[in-house]
Amino acid sequence: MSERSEYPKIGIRPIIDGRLGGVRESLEEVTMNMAKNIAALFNENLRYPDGTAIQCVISDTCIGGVKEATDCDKKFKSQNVGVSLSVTPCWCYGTETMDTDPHIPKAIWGFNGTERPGAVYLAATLAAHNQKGLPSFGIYGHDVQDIDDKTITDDVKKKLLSFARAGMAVALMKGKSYLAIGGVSMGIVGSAVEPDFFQSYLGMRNEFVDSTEVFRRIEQGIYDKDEYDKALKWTKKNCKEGKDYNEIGKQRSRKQKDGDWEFVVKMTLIIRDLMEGNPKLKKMGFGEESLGHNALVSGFQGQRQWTDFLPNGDFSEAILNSSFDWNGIRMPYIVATENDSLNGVSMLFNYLLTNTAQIFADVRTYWSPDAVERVTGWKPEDKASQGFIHLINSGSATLDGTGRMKKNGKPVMKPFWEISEKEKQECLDATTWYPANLGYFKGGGYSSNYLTKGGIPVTMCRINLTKGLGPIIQIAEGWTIDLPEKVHNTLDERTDRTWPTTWFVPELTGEGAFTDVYSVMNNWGSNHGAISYGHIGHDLITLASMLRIPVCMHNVAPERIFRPTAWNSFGMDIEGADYRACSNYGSLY
Ligand SMILES: C[C@H](O)[C@@H](O)[C@@H](O)C(=O)CO
Ligand SMILES: [Mn+2]
Repeated sequence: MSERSEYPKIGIRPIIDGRLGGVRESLEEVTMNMAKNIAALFNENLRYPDGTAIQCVISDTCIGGVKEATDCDKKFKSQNVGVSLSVTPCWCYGTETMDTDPHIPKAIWGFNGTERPGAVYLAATLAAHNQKGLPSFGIYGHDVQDIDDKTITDDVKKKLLSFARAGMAVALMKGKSYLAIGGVSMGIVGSAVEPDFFQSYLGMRNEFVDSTEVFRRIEQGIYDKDEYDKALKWTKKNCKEGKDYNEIGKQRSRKQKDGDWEFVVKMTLIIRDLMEGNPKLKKMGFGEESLGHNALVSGFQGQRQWTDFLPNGDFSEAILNSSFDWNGIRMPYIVATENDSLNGVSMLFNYLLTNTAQIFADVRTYWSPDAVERVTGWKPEDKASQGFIHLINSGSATLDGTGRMKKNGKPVMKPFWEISEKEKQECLDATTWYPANLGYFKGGGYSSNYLTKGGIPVTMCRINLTKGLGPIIQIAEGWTIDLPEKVHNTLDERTDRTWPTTWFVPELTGEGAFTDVYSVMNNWGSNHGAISYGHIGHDLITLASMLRIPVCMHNVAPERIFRPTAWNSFGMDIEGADYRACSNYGSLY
């Protein structure tokens, strides 16, 4: 991930009435203070993926006209500003002061104070943005404040932070790569990577590496040997091997299994190096390999060909997606299994909005209450009473997903900088590494298995591509649940008992795709979903609107939805308006 100095910043533009001789002078301090207060708010509440505080750049002067606006634009460009927020307590001149950069997310906060008409500037300049095809978010506080009131009220704060989180996600993706290692896995269309989607909608690059590169580096020792020794030792100590459920006559020998551990640890180092490079490789004489592929997210083919003769990628995918490894607690790497790039991007959206590690899962089975009772004799109750969905996939489910981290006594997933050594260890101890199912993974290897604790608020999302329409996103907020142990075992052993399971119940609205749990499953647009900690559907909707990706399914209450004001131009049915607006503006890049 970028060094702190490379991270994009949030630019703050204090806008002022340019009339000297009294008006402007009386407003200089209060206007610049608004900008400084917001910079402090962002600095205190928002973090980059590496855990450092979000950086803001404020215009050198208040902006009263086009000269100061363009001076500010030059400063922002020189400081890698990727998000722009204009603020004002007063009337100013919209088209002379507005931010006209078409590629960075923008918002305007018009202070709701009547001494000077900040709200009038807000409306006038939003009209300019709409008329000029530069959609912008509008922030207007509910209750009138006095002009010297520095308080950023809760309603304004919520919108400012949601805008900044989503805007920063857009900025962090720009120019980074999706690295595909291998090709299409088992005919999964998400792993037939579509470069135009990445380029036009996300401003990202696509890097393609044949999986033989991983094999070459293993064979030729192109990895940090000291780190490998440390990693293998750590793995043997912390990654307990489980029972071999393969047929007795087909099981791999102890020697082969030990060889598999060595192999998959090397794979992990190499996949990480392929993503972000490793200066140690340069010292070893591997200059090109030390550079990496500038990848913010990657996908490993995960099944077939490679796994038909070599140890599988599950260990690498699971450990890289977790917030810890032999080097300690650290930023997770977003790695999609089965090279499902659309699920990789879905994981990336979740990650950039929350800084928490992600669960990649098949949306595998809807269990109706009747089916559960027929199969197990148990009648689902409480949150499970309307049925539940089995989320399970080998590989890229973060070990953070075991639910062993706690906040206020409740199971959560956390940004890495909040995770304790004890929580890390409990996640590792809650995970069993079973010898891979040789029916699926003929080449051996290991699969992580755990059961996510119930009671965690989660959001599952998924990007799909529809021909003629383009990308769409679907979002389901909900909860993980616990099942009685016997019930879990019966249902889990019917399918892949050596893989990680999360039992999921979406929040229902009683309408459309959220009429009941069955409908959520029945309307899900792919075999995969990306599951994040927290109910973040509203931030995903804000992010999707910045990228002009329409939302085809969600269960977020209307009052939580925050999109550019231009969306209001497209009609009162806000979901249809979203489609019309996204189609009107087209992709961001
Ligand atoms: C059975 C296949 O090998 C599994 O991996 C399958 O459940 C998938 O994950 C397909 O997305
Ligand atoms: Mn899958």
